[in-house]
Amino acid sequence: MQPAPVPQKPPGALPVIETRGLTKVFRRSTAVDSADLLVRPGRVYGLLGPNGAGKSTTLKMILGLLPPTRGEVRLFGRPWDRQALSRIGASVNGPSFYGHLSARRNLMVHAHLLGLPEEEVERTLAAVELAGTERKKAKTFSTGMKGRLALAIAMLGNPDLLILDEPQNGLDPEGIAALRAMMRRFTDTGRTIVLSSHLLGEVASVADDIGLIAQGRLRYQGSLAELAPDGDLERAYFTLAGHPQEAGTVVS
Ligand SMILES: Nc1ncnc2c1ncn2[C@@H]1O[C@H](COP(=O)(O)OP(=O)(O)OP(=O)(O)O)[C@@H](O)[C@H]1O
Repeated sequence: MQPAPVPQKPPGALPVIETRGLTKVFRRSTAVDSADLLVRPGRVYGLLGPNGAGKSTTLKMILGLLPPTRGEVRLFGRPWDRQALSRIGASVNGPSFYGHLSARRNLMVHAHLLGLPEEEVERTLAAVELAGTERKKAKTFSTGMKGRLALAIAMLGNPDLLILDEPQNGLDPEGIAALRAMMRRFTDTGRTIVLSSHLLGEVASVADDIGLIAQGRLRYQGSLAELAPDGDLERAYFTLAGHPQEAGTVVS
């Protein structure tokens, strides 16, 4: 794949996430190797890569859940700081909630901690189609319902950035379609989503930009249109993920 000209950043549009040389070494194994990610505002950024490629580790470092071994994370145009996290909703460690509480009660706990009004809970419950599940405890939810609850918790308070690690996991086709629609509504208002996923068709239908990681290294970063001009994301994926030496276009 030929390197393409480096796109210029539009004036005034500071990157939402920018990492420079981001690296994570676990004992002697390098999980993420010098990743320079660039996530632009108002875009859906799909992070792709095989199992163990380093996607979750990257997302966790961006969220401050794991300290980088080396490198830098910038959020909303500034060096990483905890305050920026109040502008981010995330679901990266699998669904995490109080099993003995209903979806509404779970959201109330989070809303209370964030100082949000009760209406925000109702709005979010409706957005993920969990309204009317008041009698069920979260621990008895199906996998898909747990996924919706995790999404609802991430969406509470209208964050500027959503970071979702494999959000389609366990969702039925209706749930996946609803998630797709929700993501479109979310970015229509200028907000940004980063999602990791193994569902290439889903990523192709929602992502504007792609970051493809294999063996800890960013193989491609840029627009989906440029990566797969013929719409065949699977072919582009295997070309890059299957041949680690082949460098893709890296946007900086
Ligand atoms: N806490 C940890 N301690 C040691 N090694 C880890 C730890 N977390 C992740 N790793 C390793 O880092 C590498 C990257 O893992 P990571 O979970 O980031 O991959 P992934 O791309 O998210 O994979 P998947 O698609 O399977 O979720 C893997 O080799 C994994 O075993």
